[in-house]
Amino acid sequence: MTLSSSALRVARRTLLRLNVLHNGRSIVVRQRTQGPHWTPSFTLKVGHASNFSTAHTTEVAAGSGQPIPSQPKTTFEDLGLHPPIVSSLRAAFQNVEYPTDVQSQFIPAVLDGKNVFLRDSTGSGKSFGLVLALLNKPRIVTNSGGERKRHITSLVLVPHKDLAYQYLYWIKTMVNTSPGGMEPPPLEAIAQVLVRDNNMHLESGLVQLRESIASSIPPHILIATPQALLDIHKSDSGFLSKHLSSSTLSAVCVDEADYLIETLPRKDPSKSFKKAVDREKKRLARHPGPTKELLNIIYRPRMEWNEAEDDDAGHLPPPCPQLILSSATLRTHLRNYVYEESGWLDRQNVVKIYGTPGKKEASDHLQRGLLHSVLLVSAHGVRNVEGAVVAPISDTTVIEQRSGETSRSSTTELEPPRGFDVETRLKFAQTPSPFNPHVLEAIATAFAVDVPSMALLVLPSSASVSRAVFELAELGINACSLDLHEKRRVRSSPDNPTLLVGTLATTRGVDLPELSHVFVYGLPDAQKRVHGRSVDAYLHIAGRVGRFGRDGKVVTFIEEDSAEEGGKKGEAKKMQRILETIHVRPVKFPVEFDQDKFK
Ligand SMILES: Nc1ncnc2c1ncn2[C@@H]1O[C@H](COP(=O)(O)OP(=O)(O)OP(=O)(O)O)[C@@H](O)[C@H]1O
Repeated sequence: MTLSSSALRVARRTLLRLNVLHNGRSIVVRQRTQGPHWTPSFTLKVGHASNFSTAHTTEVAAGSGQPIPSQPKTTFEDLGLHPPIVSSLRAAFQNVEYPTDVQSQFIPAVLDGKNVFLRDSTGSGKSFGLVLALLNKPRIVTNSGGERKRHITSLVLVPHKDLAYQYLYWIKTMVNTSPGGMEPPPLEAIAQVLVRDNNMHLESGLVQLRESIASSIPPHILIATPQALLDIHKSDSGFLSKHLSSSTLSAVCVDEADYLIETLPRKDPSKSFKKAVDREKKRLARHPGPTKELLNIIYRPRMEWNEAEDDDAGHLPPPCPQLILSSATLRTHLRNYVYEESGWLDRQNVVKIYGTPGKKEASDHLQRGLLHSVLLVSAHGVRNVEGAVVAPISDTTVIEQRSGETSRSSTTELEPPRGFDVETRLKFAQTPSPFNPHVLEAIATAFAVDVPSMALLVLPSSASVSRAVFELAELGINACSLDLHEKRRVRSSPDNPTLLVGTLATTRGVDLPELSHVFVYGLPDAQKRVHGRSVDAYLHIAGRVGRFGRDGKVVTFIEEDSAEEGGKKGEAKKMQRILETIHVRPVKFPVEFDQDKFK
C-alpha cells in the first residue's frame, strides 16, 4: 500500500506551516512551534491508497492542524481478510460496512497467530469478528509427518448450544451468499456444531462429524460446548489427539471465557471469608471444569515445555494452537491464571486487547441507550425500587419505533412456540410451581404493557424454562424457549409479541437484534454478597439489549423484602448495589399496580 502522490502533493502545497511525513501507511502532520522544532499535530492512518482521496487531504489543509480531519476508515481488507471473505460478508450482512474499533485491533492479531486476551463491551462485535478471522485462516495444514491434509483447524468453545448455533448461522449466511453466482461450498466442510440437543443427545452432530472425518472433509471450524466435547473424548479415548491435536489445530477460541474457566480472586480474603475461599480452592482443584480439562489435554505439550522451561531455558516451544480468550468481562484473576499458572501459553506471543478498560466505561456503554429498572413484587402489588427516577419520555418512544421497524423487516431463528401435551399439563398441574406467581404476573403485565415486539426473560440458571413458558402461556403470554436452532424461523410481529425465555446459563453472548426488553427474574447471581461475579452477570444480561447503538430496557423483578411474605431478605438492596457499582441510576418502569385488581 502506498500513499497516493496526488494526495501528498495537495497536502504539501497547501500546508505552509505544517510538515507532512509519510511512511506509506500513515501521514504524520507536524506543526512548527517556537524555534526549529516540530511537534506532532495529528496522524492519519492510511488504508488503501485508492481510498485516501484528495477530499481527505483538503480537509487536513483547511484545518491547519486545528480540527481533527475526517480519517479514511479502516476496511476489513486492511486488516488482512481475504477479498472473497469480505465480499461474502458484504453480500450477507449489508449493515456490516467497516470493522468496529476492537475488531480493527484483534483481527490482525488473530491472523498473526498471537495468543489474545480480548475484552470489550457487550455487542461490540467480538464474536462476529472472531468468525471472520477464523474463516480467513488456512484450511489445509501439513501435519508432523509432512502430509498436507484437511484438518479441523479452529476450535471454538462456547458455553451453550444457542451461542454455537449463532456462530453457525453467521457462517452459513456468509457461505450461502457467495458473490458472483458461484456454487457455495457445503457448510459441513466449513463449520460444524457439536452440542447436546434438548434431550441431551449428541448423536446427530457426532454422526455428521464422524462422516466428514471419514471422508477426509472435516470441518474447518468446530464449534462445541466443552462438556459435549469432553464427553466424546472420554467415550472415544483419543478423539482429541486424533482430530484436535496440537500439531494440526491452529486456533482455540474460548468465547465467554470467564464463564467457562472458573478462577478465584487472588486477593487475601478477610478472616471471615478465608474458610469459604479455601473450600472453593479445594473444590476447584478437584473439579476444574470441562474447559480447563480440555485445554489441559490440547496444550499438554506446551504445559510440559513451560514447566521444563523454568529449569532449563533454550528449547523452542512446541507447536501449539494460538489461544484466544474473549468476554465482555475478563477479570484480572482469570487473566493472571491463564498467563501465569495454566501453562497453556507461549508468553512471548501474547496480545491483550481491552476495548473497555473498566467498569465505568462498561456502564457508560450501557447507559447510552439503556434504561434500567427494578420492580419490587409482593402479594400486594408492584412498585419501583426506592430512588428510581422518571424516565425521559422520548426514550420510550424511540424504543417503540425502532422495535416496530425491525420486527417488520427481520426474523430471528427460533423454535416455534409449542403447545403442551396433556401429559406435561398434568405433570405441571400436579406439582407446585417453583416460581413466585406474583412475579410471573408482574412480568406478564410488564410485557403486555410495554413490549412492542420481542423481549427476553432471563431466569436463574437452575430454573425450568419449560415450566416458566407453560405458566406464562397460562397467563396469556406468547412465550417460548430461547432456542436458536439453525433451521427454524419464527417471525415476531407487533400483533403477537414474543417473550423468549432462557436462563443465565443459556443467554450469555446471544445476539437478537429484535429485542427491546430484557426481564430478569430475581437477582442475576444468587450469592450472599454482591461481588464481581454478580456485577458481571448483570452486565452480560443487560448487554442483550442496547447492542450496536440500539435502545433497550432492562427490568429486574425482585420479590418484596418482607420475611412474612416469603420474600428474600435484602435482595432489593443487593440489586441497588449492583446498579451503583456500574454507575447506573434506576428509572421508573411504567407498571406499578395493585395486584388485587388483577385477580
Ligand atoms: N463491524 C460491524 N458493523 C456492524 N455490525 C456489526 C459489526 N460487527 C458485528 N456486528 C453486529 O453486532 C452484533 C453484536 O456482535 P457480537 O455478538 O459479535 O458482539 P459481542 O461483542 O460478541 O457481544 P457479547 O459480549 O454480548 O457476546 C451482531 O448483530 C453483529 O452482526
